[in-house]
Amino acid sequence: MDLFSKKKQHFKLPNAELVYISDFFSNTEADLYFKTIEAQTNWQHDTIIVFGKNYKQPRLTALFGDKPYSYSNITMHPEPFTETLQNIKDKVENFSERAFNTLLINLYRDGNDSNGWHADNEKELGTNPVIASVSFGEERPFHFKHRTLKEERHKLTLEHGSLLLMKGEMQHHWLHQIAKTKKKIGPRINLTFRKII
Ligand SMILES: O=C(O)CCC(=O)C(=O)O
Ligand SMILES: [Fe+2]
Repeated sequence: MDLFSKKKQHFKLPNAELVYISDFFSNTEADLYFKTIEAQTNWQHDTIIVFGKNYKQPRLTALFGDKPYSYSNITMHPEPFTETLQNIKDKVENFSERAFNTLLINLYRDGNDSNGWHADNEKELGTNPVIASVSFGEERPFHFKHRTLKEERHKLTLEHGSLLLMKGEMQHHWLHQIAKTKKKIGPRINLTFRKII
């Protein structure tokens, strides 16, 4: 069963705090944002190095802001925020009462695309970063598990137009993933707003 079922939920877990708003954007807004971002983004398909071997990332990505961002042995170079992305950022910042300067976008083309277990714990995000994650398009389950408390494993379905805030010590004590699925599903766009210090 999903951990969250109402429109707005605030969850305090051991070493993590999550806020989930299922209808942060209306369906009409979310449809328009999906189409606009899908069409206007200069999608990259990066090669990452894992244990000395080269792999194509199992999704497409793009970076916006004014600072490069490095993870999994790659450095991404940003483009300036478009008007559409700036509008989304403004609304997310207003709600979360946080300022973000970097946006990483993921395009999961179908069920074969994924994002393996990881934490957003790069040094340049600082201690206990707040990460704001907006989803458009196909719903995908977001799995998260505590690094040492083995019974702490949860799933949250990230809906079209939703906002998820990851807060507290989450990036230090928990891992998260978007798993592959054999289901025939459509594309999903995920926006993660971060603050690079
Ligand atoms: O697609 C998602 O919901 C998660 C994305 C993510 O974890 C990341 O880009 O670091
Ligand atoms: Fe992440």
